[in-house]
Amino acid sequence: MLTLESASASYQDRVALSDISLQIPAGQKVALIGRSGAGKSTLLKLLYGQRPADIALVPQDYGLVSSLSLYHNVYMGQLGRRPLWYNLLNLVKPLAQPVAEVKAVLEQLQLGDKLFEPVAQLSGGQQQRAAIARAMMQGGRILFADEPVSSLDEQQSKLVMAVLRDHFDTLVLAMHDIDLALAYCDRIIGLDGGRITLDAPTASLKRDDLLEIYGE
Ligand SMILES: Nc1ncnc2c1ncn2[C@@H]1O[C@H](COP(=O)(O)OP(=O)(O)OP(=O)(O)O)[C@@H](O)[C@H]1O
Repeated sequence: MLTLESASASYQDRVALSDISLQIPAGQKVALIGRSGAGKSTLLKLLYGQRPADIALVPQDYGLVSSLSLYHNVYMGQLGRRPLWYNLLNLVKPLAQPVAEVKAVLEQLQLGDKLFEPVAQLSGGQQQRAAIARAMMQGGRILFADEPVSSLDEQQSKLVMAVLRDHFDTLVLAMHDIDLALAYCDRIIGLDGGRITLDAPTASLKRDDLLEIYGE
């Protein structure tokens, strides 16, 4: 469903990815692992560029509008599914139906009590979950996320990974945490120096081997 064939990527004259051939079928939960600078974000962007209309994306910097409320930021996930007049009305006076929908998503992420707080007043971990909630509101079945739990503690990381696994059919996640990748994904792709150095089902992998090669 998502395919790359001998793909490469560069920034100016710096090669970030070389000779990447990859197929990701629908329904798979994939973790991209590798040390900082290995090429995870670049690979995520390359794959995302193939089907941006079908993929919900959580970028590393979240892409939130800090002056707007949590509600409005999360609602933005469904802007494209509503008519302009509805979006404008809802901006001025939040409407009952989308408020209930946004609240239900936020409650899954333990953020229901922050509904109308400005994003600028949320902690880093709360903002990260806000970006995830916005992606969940998009309504698609595919999520790409760049370090989706990097600002969360262990308990919340597990909660969010479980929510993502249930909510989306297909996941492609750039991850630093090898234990979470092993626990919640069914395929691990390892990157080193812009090349794929590992591509295997999670069940066939040993934690200690991964930590030695890809751990920070
Ligand atoms: N905007 C950019 N301009 C120039 N070089 C870049 C840019 N973004 C990334 N690179 C380079 O491309 C390579 C791969 O970067 P990338 O961000 O994909 O790695 P990563 O594995 O996601 O790292 P991290 O875990 O730190 O986010 C690195 O050598 C990086 O320095």
